[in-house]
Amino acid sequence: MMSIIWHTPSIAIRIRASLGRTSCPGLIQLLQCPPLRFQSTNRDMSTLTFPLNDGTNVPALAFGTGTALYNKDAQNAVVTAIKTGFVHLDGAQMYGNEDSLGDAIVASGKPRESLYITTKLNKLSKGQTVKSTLVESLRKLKVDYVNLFLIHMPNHHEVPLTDIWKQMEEVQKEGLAKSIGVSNFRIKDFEEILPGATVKPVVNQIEFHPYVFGAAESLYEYTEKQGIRTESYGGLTPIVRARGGPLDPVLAKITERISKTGGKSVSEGQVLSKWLLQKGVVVVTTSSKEERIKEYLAVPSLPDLTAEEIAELEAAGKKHHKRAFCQWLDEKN
Ligand SMILES: NC(=O)C1=CN([C@@H]2O[C@H](COP(=O)(O)OP(=O)(O)OC[C@H]3O[C@@H](n4cnc5c(N)ncnc54)[C@H](O)[C@@H]3O)[C@@H](O)[C@H]2O)C=CC1
Ligand SMILES: O=CCc1c[nH]c2ccccc12
Repeated sequence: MMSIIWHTPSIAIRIRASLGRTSCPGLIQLLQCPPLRFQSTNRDMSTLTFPLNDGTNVPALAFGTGTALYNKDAQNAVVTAIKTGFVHLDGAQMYGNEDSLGDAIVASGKPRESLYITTKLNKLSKGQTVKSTLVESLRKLKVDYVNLFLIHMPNHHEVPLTDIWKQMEEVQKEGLAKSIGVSNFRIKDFEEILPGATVKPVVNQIEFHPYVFGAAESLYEYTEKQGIRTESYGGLTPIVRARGGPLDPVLAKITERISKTGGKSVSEGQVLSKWLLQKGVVVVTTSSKEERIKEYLAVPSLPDLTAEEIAELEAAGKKHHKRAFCQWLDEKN
């Protein structure tokens, strides 16, 4: 049974939680009362979900089909991920493999409603519509709706961002996407779309780990205040792309403490992912190895990091900056 401890419990959050899925996202947004951060003591790894500002829930662990699977056939890796327990699949038009993601969905034999499928809008050229690209994605994915549709990047379109967001709202209204959100948005990108928006983005998917925390904290706080949840990618960067930094000894110490507390060995990657979950951040990660996939799925059931450990991780992360993707997110807002 999951127990959620809100940092600032509010009636609005409780009303929203009790409403669950609704066909009236506008009502839910009126009730939205940030912050979204919470700690979870969930022991059932497969069902940890976070609420979104439109009344839906997002599975907190997602299996990604970009990076290692970029422009590659993702079917085997995704089937393994689904069979091992992932329900949230993160795709994108840009990854060039939506077709094989769709093949995996079919091959898994899982009912559509048991899966949470995200895809992302690629560069929109003049003459294209959001709907036409999404319809093409749905054809490749072999589903008739996605759970979450994101604008992948704010800054590579030939159509104004405000027009794109309006079109995102329309595809949601038509039921082609249950929820709509964004990725790689800065505060200034939100300031461009929010004044004319009828529907708020539910998430901003960004690179998020301790080595970008100094740069990303204000964006994280801003979106949290807006009721927009952060999804992380590149969360394992400190151990896979930036070894030898100030985080290494802190991670080693926390990993040892959690291994002792829980009575079984945990990895540094699991500790990094646990930090993300405790900040209310959805973790988007990937691997084609079953052992690693199991390791990811076990993160919700690990003992929590203490407040002191979280502070130590963040302080060490702020001593070094490493961004692997989307450098515009380092611009001052
Ligand atoms: N919205 C966006 O612009 C972006 C979204 N993404 C999404 O996020 C997903 C995950 O992104 P990543 O950066 O790959 O995630 P990540 O930072 O979690 O790294 C995953 C990689 O780390 C490796 N790994 C895991 N544990 C390891 C260990 N102990 N030692 C060595 N290697 C280890 C895995 O094999 C895998 O290749 C992508 O597939 C994509 O779906 C990724 C980049 C940009
Ligand atoms: O979604 C990820 C987009 C992205 C940005 N840079 C790279 C490099 C390699 C794979 C994907 C991406």
